[in-house]
Amino acid sequence: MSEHPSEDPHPRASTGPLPALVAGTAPWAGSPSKPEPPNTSHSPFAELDRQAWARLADTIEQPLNQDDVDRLRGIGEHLSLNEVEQIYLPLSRLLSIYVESAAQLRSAANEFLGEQTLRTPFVIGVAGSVAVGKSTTARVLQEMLRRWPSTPRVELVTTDGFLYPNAELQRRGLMDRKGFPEAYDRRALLRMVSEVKSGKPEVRAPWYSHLVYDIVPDREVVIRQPDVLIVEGLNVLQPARVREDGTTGLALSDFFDFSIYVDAKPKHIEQWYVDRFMRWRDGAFANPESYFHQYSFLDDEQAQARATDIWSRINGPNLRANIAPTRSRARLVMAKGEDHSVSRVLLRKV
Ligand SMILES: Nc1ncnc2c1ncn2[C@@H]1O[C@H](COP(=O)(O)OP(=O)(O)OP(=O)(O)O)[C@@H](O)[C@H]1O
Ligand SMILES: CC(C)(CO)[C@@H](O)C(=O)NCCC(=O)O
Repeated sequence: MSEHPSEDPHPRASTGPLPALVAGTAPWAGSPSKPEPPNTSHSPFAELDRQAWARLADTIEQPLNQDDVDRLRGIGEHLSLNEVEQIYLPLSRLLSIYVESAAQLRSAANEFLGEQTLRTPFVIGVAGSVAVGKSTTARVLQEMLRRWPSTPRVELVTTDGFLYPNAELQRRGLMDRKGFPEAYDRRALLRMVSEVKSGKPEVRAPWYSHLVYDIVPDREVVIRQPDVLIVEGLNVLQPARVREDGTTGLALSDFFDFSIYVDAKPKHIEQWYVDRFMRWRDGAFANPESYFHQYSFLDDEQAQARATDIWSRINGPNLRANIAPTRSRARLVMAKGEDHSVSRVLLRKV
């Protein structure tokens, strides 16, 4: 079975062109008659609190119709539509500005060089811990970006598909290291993103099932020259590996045009992991095909203990050692509070 994400089943709402956000008139920039003092902070990030960020939504026409709203509800029953409007709508507009400016840059460079290089996909990396909400963020962004005139075709791939199959992880003694950098076929992942970014007409990626807890051999994702590719995964901002001779190769992020780190306090993320595990125990684990079918028989206390144990042996240490250290490599950081609502957005100045 193969997925055909390039066939867009969700036509865009006909909202017409949307107003651009003009630098200097953004809601956080202060009124023209009383300019804000220049920000003299030497942090590489400009920080916007939720209020300032959410006010940006007022400058953008609401592009969602009822069908869109229903589809977004399907992405996450816990996702609030207020969050979609106040946080993800401005984010999608900011991203569409980056896409448009990349196209302008390419055409100016083409003119200068007398070349006619073709447009290649704009690649966005979405990083963060297990259970922080990367897939939810990536799927909402996919739905929103599809509505901008410059990016009707948006495809999504997760790095889960590049985990080695369980048989190989067992052979390497890595079954308890799922999600750690060494559990992935990093070369294949790099090749996939490099091929998409280079404009290859059709690129295939393997598919991982959370239910079966393994790569599914007869299923794949097919990527056909989208306008935007979103690459979501724990490890997408990891720096390049240093080879034995001391040289470094390419990192996945070398192919990114933009990157987002979804951030939250580790104790909150752990709670979300446990909550999700409890929901899966009551739902997906009941399926006999589920790798964790035996967990569907655990009582509340046992299930809590099991989830906490997995977190403290695998996902927590991976967050500390490999994922959190990549946060400052992101172009934009979304910091979430205990209820998943975004409390701050940090955007790289340089
Ligand atoms: N914005 C949000 N509002 C409310 N709940 C959310 C939001 N984002 C994620 N969640 C919930 O948090 C949990 C983790 O989210 P999600 O599956 O998107 O995380 P993830 O980072 O992709 O995890 P993994 O790496 O394990 O695939 C889910 O139960 C999801 O419903
Ligand atoms: C597949 C990953 C690595 C990332 O989505 C994660 O969901 C996972 O399975 N971590 C290993 C420990 C666990 O079962 O949660």
